[in-house]
Amino acid sequence: MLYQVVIPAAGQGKRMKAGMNKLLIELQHQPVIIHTLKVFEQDDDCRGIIMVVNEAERPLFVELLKKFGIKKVISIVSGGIERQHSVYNGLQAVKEGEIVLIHDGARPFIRLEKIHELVKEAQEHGAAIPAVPMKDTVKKVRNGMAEETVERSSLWAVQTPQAFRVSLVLEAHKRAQEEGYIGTDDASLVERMGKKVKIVEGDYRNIKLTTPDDLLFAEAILSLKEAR
Ligand SMILES: Nc1ccn([C@@H]2O[C@H](COP(=O)(O)OP(=O)(O)OP(=O)(O)O)[C@@H](O)[C@H]2O)c(=O)n1
Ligand SMILES: C[C@](O)(CO)[C@H](O)COP(=O)(O)O
Repeated sequence: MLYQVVIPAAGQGKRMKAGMNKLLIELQHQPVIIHTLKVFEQDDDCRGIIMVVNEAERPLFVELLKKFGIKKVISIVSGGIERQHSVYNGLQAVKEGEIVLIHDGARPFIRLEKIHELVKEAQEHGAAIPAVPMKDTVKKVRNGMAEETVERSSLWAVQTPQAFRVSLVLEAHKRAQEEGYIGTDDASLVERMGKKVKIVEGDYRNIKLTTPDDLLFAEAILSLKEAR
């Protein structure tokens, strides 16, 4: 099943404390964003990539696409203040088609098999997202004190790519925009419309590079891949 993918890459990377967009940090001589894009570039089922970037970084990203031979990018649109705004802008560039994936540029370790599983589940359910069972205990904290321990067995840590029927996610984003609702992921916008979202078991290695320690884990994952 063919799909298109929106890659939000217009963040500032504040938590990474690198003083630059963390997607431009090099891992094994390749920027993070190129690791991510190459997964979709090599997938015959990927009809096109829509990148969402900071206007100031557009020339830089265009240069990188050329340097690393990324040819499947069909559109580069401007990002917004929040991730959701960036995704919304990216969705406006999606061409006629049934399924669209929304995948953080900061998650370079997504595997093709998982992408295809998510596309298939989205075709059946309308929406499908990867998630992994929480390994730590989670508590609600108020004023630095533990307030409530959340029952862990039903808690999952959600990842991307999040896969949707195009019409469903467009409607969800439009409504959220009209109602001034900001969610931390795209599936939450679909859920708030009362639609079901299928959970697909994810991969603990599909990390989002967010803080400096994540780069250590990323280097280890790449070394393991190389050793194979
Ligand atoms: N306004 C924004 C915010 C985030 N993103 C993208 O959404 C993905 C997930 O966001 P996050 O990990 O939070 O990235 P940043 O917002 O850059 O990180 P921080 O919150 O630490 O600044 C990243 O690929 C990021 O580039 C985006 O396109 N537009
Ligand atoms: C979409 C996401 O990656 C799912 O876990 C996450 O919510 C993004 O959060 P961020 O703060 O925008 O990185």
